[in-house]
Amino acid sequence: MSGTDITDIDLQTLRNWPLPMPRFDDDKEVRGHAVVVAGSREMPGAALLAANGVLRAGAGKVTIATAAHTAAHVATALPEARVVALAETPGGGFAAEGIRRLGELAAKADALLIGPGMQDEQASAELVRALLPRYALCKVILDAAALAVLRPPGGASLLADPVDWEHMRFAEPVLLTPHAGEMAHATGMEKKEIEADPRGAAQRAAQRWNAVVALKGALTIIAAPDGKQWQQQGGNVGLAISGSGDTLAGIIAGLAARGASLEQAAAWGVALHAAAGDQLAMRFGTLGYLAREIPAEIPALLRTLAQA
Ligand SMILES: NC(=O)C1=CN([C@@H]2O[C@H](COP(=O)(O)OP(=O)(O)OC[C@H]3O[C@@H](n4cnc5c(N)ncnc54)[C@H](OP(=O)(O)O)[C@@H]3O)[C@@H](O)[C@H]2O)[C@@H](O)CC1
Ligand SMILES: Nc1ncnc2c1ncn2[C@@H]1O[C@H](COP(=O)(O)OP(=O)(O)O)[C@@H](O)[C@H]1O
Repeated sequence: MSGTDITDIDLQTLRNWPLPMPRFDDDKEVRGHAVVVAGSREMPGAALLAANGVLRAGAGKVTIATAAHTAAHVATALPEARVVALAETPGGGFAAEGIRRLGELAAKADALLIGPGMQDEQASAELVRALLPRYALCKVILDAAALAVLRPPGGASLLADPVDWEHMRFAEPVLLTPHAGEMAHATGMEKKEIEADPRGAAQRAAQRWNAVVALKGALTIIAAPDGKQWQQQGGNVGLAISGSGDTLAGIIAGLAARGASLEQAAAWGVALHAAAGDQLAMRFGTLGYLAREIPAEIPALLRTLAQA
C-alpha cells in the first residue's frame, strides 16, 4: 500500500491549497455553521473543547447538542454557542428521542461533528445510523464514540467478516478521525499492526468505508477513498493529552463549515493543531499545556499561513 504517492502537509502544500475566505459582507450563517454533537455527564468538557475549535477555526456559528444533565453548564462556559439539551440513555448516551431534533439541526448546518466525549457506544452508533439519510446535506465528521458505527452489531471485523464490513460503506463520504486504538477497535486489527503500517490501514479503511480517514498519532495519515494520501509529522508529545483530539475534531469541523472539503479541512486541521502545540510548547514547555489552550492559538496561525 505504501507504493503510492503521499503528500507531506507542509507550508508549501498549505500555500497551494488556500482555505475558502469569507467576503467582507458575509454574515455569520454564510461564514459557516457547525453542529457539534458531543459530551456526556462524565465528559461534558469535550463539547466545549470541540466547539471552541469550531469558532477559533473561523466558522461563524456553532450549535452544541449535549447531555441534558450538563447542557446548562456547557452553555454558561461558552456563551458564544447555542446549546441544545438531549435526553440521555441509562448508559449516558443520547436517547433516540433526540434524533429528530438532531436531524433538523443537521439539515441547517454546513458541518456536523459527532462523537467527542460521548458515552454509550451502542447508542452513539444508533444515533449515527439514524442520521445517515441527512449526510448528503452537510459535511459529516465522526470522532471518538461515534466511530462505534463502524463496528457491525455482532462485533465482526474486517478480517473476520468482510461481508459485514462491506455493509458499513457510507453512501456519501464522511470524515473519520480515529487514533490507532479506535482504528483497532473498529477493524478488529491489532493496534500494533496499524502502527506498523498506518498508511495501509488508513487507505484500506478509506476505500472500504468510502470515507476520508485521518488516522491520528505522532504521525497522522489522511487517506481519501480515491487513493490520495497526505501525512503530517509534527507537533510534539505534549499534544498527547486528554481532550486534544476533541479540539482537533472541532477545528476540522470549523474549517469544513467554512467551505473546505473534508480532505482540505482534515489536512489544514492537523497542520494547525500541530502548529498550535508547537506554539504552546515554546511558551510553556512540551509537557503540561492543556487541550483547552489549543484553540486560541489557531487564529494567529491561520493569519500567518494564509499570508505565507
Ligand atoms: N477519559 C477522559 O478522562 C476524558 C476523555 N475525553 C474524551 O472522551 C473521548 C474518549 O476518550 P478516552 O480517553 O476515554 O478513550 P480512548 O482512550 O480515546 O479510547 C477510545 C476507544 O479506543 C479504544 N482503544 C483505546 N486504546 C486502545 C488500544 N490500545 N487498543 C485497542 N483499542 C483501544 C477503546 O476501546 P476499548 O478499550 O474500550 O475496547 C475505546 O473504544 C474522547 O473524545 C476524549 O477526548 C475528554 O473529554 C477529556 C476527559
Ligand atoms: N506524540 C505525539 N506527537 C504529536 N502529536 C501527537 C502525539 N500524540 C498524539 N498526538 C496528536 O494529539 C491528538 C490526540 O487525539 P486523541 O488521541 O483523539 O486524544 P483525546 O481522545 O484524548 O482527545 C491527535 O491529533 C494526535 O495526532
